[in-house]
Amino acid sequence: MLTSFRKMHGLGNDFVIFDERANSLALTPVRIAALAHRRRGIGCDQLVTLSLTREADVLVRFFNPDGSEAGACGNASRCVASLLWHENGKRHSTLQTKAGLLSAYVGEYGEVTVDMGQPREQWQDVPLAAEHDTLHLPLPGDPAAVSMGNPHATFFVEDFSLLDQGHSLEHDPLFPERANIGFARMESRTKMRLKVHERGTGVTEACGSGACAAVVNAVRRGLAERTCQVELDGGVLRIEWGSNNHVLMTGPATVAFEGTVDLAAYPS
Ligand SMILES: N[C@H](CCC[C@H](N)C(=O)O)C(=O)O
Repeated sequence: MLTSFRKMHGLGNDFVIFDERANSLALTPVRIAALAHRRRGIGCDQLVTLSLTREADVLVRFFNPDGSEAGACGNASRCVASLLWHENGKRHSTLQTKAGLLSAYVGEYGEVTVDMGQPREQWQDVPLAAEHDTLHLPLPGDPAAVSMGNPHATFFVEDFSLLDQGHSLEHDPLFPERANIGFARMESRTKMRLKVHERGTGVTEACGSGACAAVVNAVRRGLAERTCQVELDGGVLRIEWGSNNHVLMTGPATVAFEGTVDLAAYPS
């Protein structure tokens, strides 16, 4: 029996989206990892499921290729909001995620703004393994840390030579839930170049929650204004940390293709 899915991406950060609103697919971490595999499966940076909920227009869950579940995924949130707009013609939608209730809006030219909620700046909320000032972590390179519903550490750098340290930094004992590792070069107070080694995934072409975290950390460090352009390998996001403490992320959402898959062909 074949199951349909959608392949979408946000600036090259790509997703396989399964719609479980009609029926549950009971996807196990093993099957998720197999489906996400670039050669043996469909291939994606994250696998996303949609479910019915009374709390919002849709319940969204995000899974990394290693099978781990993430509380937030900015690029996928934009894709889901765009998918709902194409479905029902409503530009405004609400997404229930592990990180909380997000609201999204599809603009005149199809660009999507997601309110990613408030950053969590306390060490317990990132989380860190012990009490530390999240503005200056006790790691070489002096990163800052914050959670956007998923853990992020941001290194402010002049070049990206540290990128190959991403895997070991992701697994540093300071991060009990691991962490997404961002490397940010400030081009000005309103423009940043960012590369991210994503938790459970590796280096991606873009990371939406990572862009939010990097701007929040840059503002906290006095390096940036509250509205910043973030240039990633896959393209540009607009991030605004508003006076209401909410972080707005604006960028594209692209449908790649729709397909079907025989789930029984994948280990569970
Ligand atoms: N790997 C991340 C989830 C995906 C984040 C990224 N794709 C985004 O757009 O925010 C984590 O484990 O927290």
